[in-house]
Amino acid sequence: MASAAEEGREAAGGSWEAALRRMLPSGAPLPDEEQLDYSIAIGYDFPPGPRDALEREALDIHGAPVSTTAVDDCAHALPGGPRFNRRGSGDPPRRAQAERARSSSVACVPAESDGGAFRSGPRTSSARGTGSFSGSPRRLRPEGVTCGAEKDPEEDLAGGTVAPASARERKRGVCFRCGKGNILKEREACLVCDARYCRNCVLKAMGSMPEGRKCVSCIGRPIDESKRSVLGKCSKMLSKLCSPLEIRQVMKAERECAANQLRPEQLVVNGRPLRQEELDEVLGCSMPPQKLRPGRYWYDKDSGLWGKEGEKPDRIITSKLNIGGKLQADASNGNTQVYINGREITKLELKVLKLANVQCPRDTHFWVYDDGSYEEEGQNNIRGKIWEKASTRLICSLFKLPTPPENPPGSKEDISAFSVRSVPEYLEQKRVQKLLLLGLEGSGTSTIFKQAKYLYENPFSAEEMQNMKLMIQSSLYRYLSTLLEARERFEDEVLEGKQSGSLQSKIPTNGLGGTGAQKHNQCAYSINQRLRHFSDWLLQIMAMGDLDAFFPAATREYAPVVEEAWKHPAIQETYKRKNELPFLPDVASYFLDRAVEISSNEYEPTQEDILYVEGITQCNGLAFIEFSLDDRSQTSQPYAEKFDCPHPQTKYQLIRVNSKGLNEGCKLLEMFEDVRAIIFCVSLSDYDQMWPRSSGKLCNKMMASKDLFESVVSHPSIRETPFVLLLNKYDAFEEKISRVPLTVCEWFADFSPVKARDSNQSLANHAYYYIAVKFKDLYASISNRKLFVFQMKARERNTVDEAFKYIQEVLKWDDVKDENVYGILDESIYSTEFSSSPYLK
Ligand SMILES: Nc1nc2c(ncn2[C@@H]2O[C@H](COP(=O)(O)OP(=O)(O)OP(=O)(O)O)[C@@H](O)[C@H]2O)c(=O)[nH]1
Ligand SMILES: [Mg+2]
Repeated sequence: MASAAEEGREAAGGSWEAALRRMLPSGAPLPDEEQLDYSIAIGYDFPPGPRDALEREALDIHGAPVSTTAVDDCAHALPGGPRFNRRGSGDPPRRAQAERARSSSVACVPAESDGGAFRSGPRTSSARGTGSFSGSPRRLRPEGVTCGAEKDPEEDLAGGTVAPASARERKRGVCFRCGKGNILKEREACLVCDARYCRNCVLKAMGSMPEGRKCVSCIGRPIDESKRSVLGKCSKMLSKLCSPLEIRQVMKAERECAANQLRPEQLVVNGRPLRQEELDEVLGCSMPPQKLRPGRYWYDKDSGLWGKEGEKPDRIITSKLNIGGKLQADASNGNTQVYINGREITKLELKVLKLANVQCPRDTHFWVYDDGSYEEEGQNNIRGKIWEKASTRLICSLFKLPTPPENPPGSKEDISAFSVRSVPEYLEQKRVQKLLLLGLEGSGTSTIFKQAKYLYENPFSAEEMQNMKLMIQSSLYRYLSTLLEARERFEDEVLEGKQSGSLQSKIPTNGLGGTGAQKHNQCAYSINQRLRHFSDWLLQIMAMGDLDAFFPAATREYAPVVEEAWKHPAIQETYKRKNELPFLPDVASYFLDRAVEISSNEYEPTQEDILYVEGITQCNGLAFIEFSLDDRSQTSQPYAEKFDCPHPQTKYQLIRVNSKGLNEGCKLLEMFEDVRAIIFCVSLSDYDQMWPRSSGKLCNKMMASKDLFESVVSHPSIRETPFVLLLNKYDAFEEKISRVPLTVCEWFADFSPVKARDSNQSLANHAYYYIAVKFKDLYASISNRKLFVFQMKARERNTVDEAFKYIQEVLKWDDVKDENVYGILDESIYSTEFSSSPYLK
């Protein structure tokens, strides 16, 4: 930000305050300096000359690294180079930045110009200055299907977002990320390393907080025990930055995620550290010790008495737990020579026993049971119940000694026992099987996710529907801007061609089509002045990455212009070349055809619209849902019968990772070591599509999918994890294969359609098996596990349901794989399909 702001200052020839003031409504206060993380507004008001120069400097045409910090931040994160390739001297950096941001629903938000999934207030002020077409600066925080569970993985992976260790030694009041200090301002501290962040930095440093308030680099690490008491207690600062829903989710995660729980070795009971299963037992019992902290404890399993080592009893917990070592006589450091279950009791206990009229001379050894009944050792004669009388209970409470609950959980009187009490959440989590859903952009992961939501979870809430509506409405503008940008480029190509072809006639052109030579500067891609203005304005907005700030406020207003532009012959001509536009999805026309309807306030997305729109949320990072497959639809019945489905309680957590979260050598996968299966999605119909690599160079999209597949498969964190490949978009593939030969993709150069005719297979089917085997071979060259392949059409809900049932079976067989039933699964699933394939190995 600093560099951009400085450039802005220079270019504008004035101070940032002056520049900012011009953009804010009169009388509006300037945001405080800490919040000046926003370079955009300053940049936008540049006079044309200097800005162009600046932009030219900042970005090369092919997406080479740019000098502007904000753009840099984003550049490493996205597979595509700048998508608005302006002619000649270079791209405007902001436009490139916006283009990166918009690829697949704005997953990339430059770290320095925005807060990723969480955006804060001052940004709206930047939107106010955006020129004549500006709509209301309504800033809508993208909230998604699993609000708070989603995150922008870019920032997590950026590495630079977390301060180095040395920075953490800075004094109190100093933000560990930006280094700005203000003792009076609230800071949010990492529960692990205590790094403190100001309100501008906290969300950048902590991402979407899957384990609560921890720096991204501290995720997975145990918390600082001194902070255990604040677990799940939200700070004022956070409550101002996040929505209530997000807060609830973050705090829940903070309290309940496995990493924040006590570790067994932190609890020493009767002189021995616990084992994991013992900790599970103690936490999962009907009366666990509340607010358990790390430490040394004693436990009397006969009476259920529990206390800190060397101290009087503290509470009564469930008896007969098999935890820790043997109760020692000196466990509570008593010196009374009166013993309960082998432990020498403390003076206080003795006093209470006496007040309760229990005869206990020296050297008495009692057996006390969990209901309070007691007898002397060896006498086999119950002499009474210690805590029976109300007076005894009162005395105990006066002396802060525990008494058993009158209706202990599990007793007949306690009707709520067990039925209501849930197993601690983190134990529950162990029963949740995580499924990681990945794939290259556009492969269909969002569609699968949304289908799963329809199938197994609750359909979208009103809030989520509203978000979908916004996504669809702003998509209109993204699609149109892609077309307008391409139109400009195509027009230039044609006019430049004309110009070089008629150099002798010396026709003057300026490439912008606005001079006296206008009539010579017309071609099939030319538009009128009015649309040109609109186009410039829209592309500018896109370049600023401010789409969300303008829409949907502006949606209704400009719907007719969008429609006019879309129907314009120049745009239609451009659309004919959609194969050359890697970022124009197939669904563009589906939505643009209905621009006016979609832009209206009354518009309500249909289920089809929701499935067709790209992405899940506007931020479109990480998202998850939980479901179990017991409430199966009819389609899954055959599977259930065939494979005897596992216990209906098995829960699945489907985690969808945006492909951009997988950059930098798939680092994000390290966070998912405990996933039960990797579900990798490939779009079959991508074989003729182009895709920009991180270098900006275009390549075949299937090759890009292959590369991503290879890097995921080779990742050490998931070496032992079952891998399911979903070959998606079979419908589009079927339609395309007769028009476009599979061999256009270099990986499939040896595909022979002749074999399809020989084997009486449809060409599509034949090609499908060929591709499946290609992936299987590739997988086999990296891993010694088996690749499970499933063909699907994610837009058809039943195929998604079947895919999940298939995955369920894969997991089930994986559990018993040593019994060598893999082969059975393989046969049962593949046999009908693969046996007829000439490529079956
Ligand atoms: N024809 C066809 N289109 C599909 C199918 N599955 C998904 N699509 C469409 O493909 C487009 C991209 O799908 P998404 O689900 O958004 O893809 P993604 O993997 O989430 O990609 P990003 O969100 O861009 O990373 C959407 O318009 C979907 O409607 C399919 O089986 N057939
Ligand atoms: Mg998508």
